Amino acid sequence: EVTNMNRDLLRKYKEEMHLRKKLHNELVELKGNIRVLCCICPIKLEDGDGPDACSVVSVDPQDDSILHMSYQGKATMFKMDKVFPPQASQEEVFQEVQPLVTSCIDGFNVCIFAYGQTSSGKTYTMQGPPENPGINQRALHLLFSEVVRKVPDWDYIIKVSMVEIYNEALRRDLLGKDLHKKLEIKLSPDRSGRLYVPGLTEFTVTNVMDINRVLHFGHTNRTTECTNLSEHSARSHALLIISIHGVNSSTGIETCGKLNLVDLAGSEHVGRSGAEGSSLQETQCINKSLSVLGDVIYALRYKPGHIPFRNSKLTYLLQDSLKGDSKTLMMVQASPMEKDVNETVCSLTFAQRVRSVELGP
Ligand SMILES: Nc1ncnc2c1ncn2[C@@H]1O[C@H](COP(=O)(O)OP(=O)(O)OP(=O)(O)O)[C@@H](O)[C@H]1O
Repeated sequence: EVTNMNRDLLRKYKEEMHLRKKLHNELVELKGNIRVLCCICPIKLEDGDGPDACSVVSVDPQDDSILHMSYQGKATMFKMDKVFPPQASQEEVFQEVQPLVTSCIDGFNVCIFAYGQTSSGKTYTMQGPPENPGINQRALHLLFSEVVRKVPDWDYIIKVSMVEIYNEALRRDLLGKDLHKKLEIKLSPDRSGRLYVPGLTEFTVTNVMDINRVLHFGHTNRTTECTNLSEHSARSHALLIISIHGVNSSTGIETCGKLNLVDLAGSEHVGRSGAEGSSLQETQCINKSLSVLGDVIYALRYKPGHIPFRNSKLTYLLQDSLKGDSKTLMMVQASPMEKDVNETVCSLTFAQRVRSVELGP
């Protein structure tokens, strides 16, 4: 009698979970599974006049999804999902991102990209200074506290990897003992069709202290061997990959979600071949991977028959987190400076192209 009742409850529970995911997908479809946010970075002291310098971009005072800009003497506007002014706090930015982060606990795959030219604040937004951390640390803390709240009904394992992509190759295993071990993307032997990177170090986070330790370790490794960190970070993509595996202790139901946090290479290399100080190969690789990212996001909506995931290492590695009911968020970084105006227009145009995808044909 009891087992029959249990079986019945389990069936009902499974149906409920299924319905929940289905409704969620419909909601995501309605809202669009691609969101584009824009952060305007503050004017830096070293850029001249300091805080009094004139900013060429601003948020519309009535509508915080509109960015105004003066470009070649003309007033231009761009529409995003939300635009943050330079004085927005890391906390405010994170609030917009939070629902996507927690959806990974329910088994969704999510990608958050920071896009923009060098020095536009990508690393600030993703990693942030230790005293004022960005999305990476806040996301891990949030995931951890949510997961702890679900004990004892659910049992979760959170694993973290950090890796760089440089010149179309997976380069440094930032949590590994050997930074330079050769890494490749392989098809999983379990026939699931999933991709994985054999040998990439995965660190299991079991408490809050682990989070800070693992991020600190990865960030320190990122800066080692770089004679000039900003040059290095301008040329490589940095990925923080968080996987969350959950098991319901009474039903045995499993969920598997992934959160990919990506600090992209500086976009100023796009369309400027032979940029000073960078080799042609580097420039071409950055060019290619950023444009392929745009193409993939576009194709996911308009040409679902053929998605060019394989055209770059970045999209190939992330394909499971870009397709299907995955969710993507693009954080576009905009410089307020007159001297950067051409690059800023390029970044915002890229963002707008990506965003228009959500509206559908
Ligand atoms: N919102 C912000 N508030 C305060 N400082 C900021 C903000 N955004 C960026 N900065 C500062 O601007 C500088 C450049 O930012 P950051 O290094 O994040 O740029 P980046 O786009 O990651 O550049 P790169 O491509 O070279 O890595 C840093 O000193 C950073 O602290």
